[in-house]
Amino acid sequence: MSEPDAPALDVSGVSFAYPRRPVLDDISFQVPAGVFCVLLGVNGAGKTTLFSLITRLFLCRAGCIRILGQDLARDGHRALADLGVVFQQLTLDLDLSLRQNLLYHCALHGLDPGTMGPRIREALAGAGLAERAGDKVRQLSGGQRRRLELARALLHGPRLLLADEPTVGLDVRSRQAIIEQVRETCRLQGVGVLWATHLVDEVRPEDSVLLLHRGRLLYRGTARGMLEAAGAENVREAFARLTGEREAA
Ligand SMILES: Nc1ncnc2c1ncn2[C@@H]1O[C@H](COP(=O)(O)OP(=O)(O)OP(=O)(O)O)[C@@H](O)[C@H]1O
Repeated sequence: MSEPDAPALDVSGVSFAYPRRPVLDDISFQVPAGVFCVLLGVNGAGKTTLFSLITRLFLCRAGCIRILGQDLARDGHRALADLGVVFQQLTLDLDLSLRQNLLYHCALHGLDPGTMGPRIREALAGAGLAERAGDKVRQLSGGQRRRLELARALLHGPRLLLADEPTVGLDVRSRQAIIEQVRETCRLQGVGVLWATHLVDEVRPEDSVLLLHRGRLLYRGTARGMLEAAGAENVREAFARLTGEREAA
């Protein structure tokens, strides 16, 4: 059973290696309910590998991952029921309508599609796509597709949302609209969010930040605290000082 007072996500002592390539080194952090946590790292830092462990695409052999107190290794099925995910690559069916894509997701989660009409309408309205319910996903813009994916990821009422660079390739306005949509969900519904990005302008001072670099967590705390720790004026400068690299984007 999930523990209501447990953090949405608890990662403890997790390490991982591909054959002959260590990628994650003793990673520990928590994402409490209702907290927007940015996983900040450049290409190759290990963000997607960490997500693959949390979603159980890969088995976690070193360390422990808990979702709402449920151990992924022992109680994976129930733990994953509390999880919503937006992967880096689009996973919508382009030839189905928006509504059909959402109905399919409900069926995968064991929800009765017959009773899901109101929730689907609400989700589409929240994503600003109410008028497009019957259109094929192929007819949507990149930003609209991403908003639909986020709405779908939240449809079954997860307590933890993982988003792996969901704004890549979008213009600034679409990016801001999507982040706002997620921040609001986090605030209003108490969902814990782990948001992977390499874009420093997606970080706000009040956010929780995990700075992942070459498989190691170099910083864990508030964005404000990261600036103080690095003696930096902004996140870009803090990133550069803490990693020794010139730049995240
Ligand atoms: N299937 C794989 N086999 C071997 N090495 C891999 C595999 N997938 C990723 N890697 C390596 O693991 C490291 C971390 O990759 P990962 O994709 O987790 O990073 P990332 O932070 O998500 O990067 P990006 O922002 O580019 O997606 C990289 O050095 C990458 O080359």
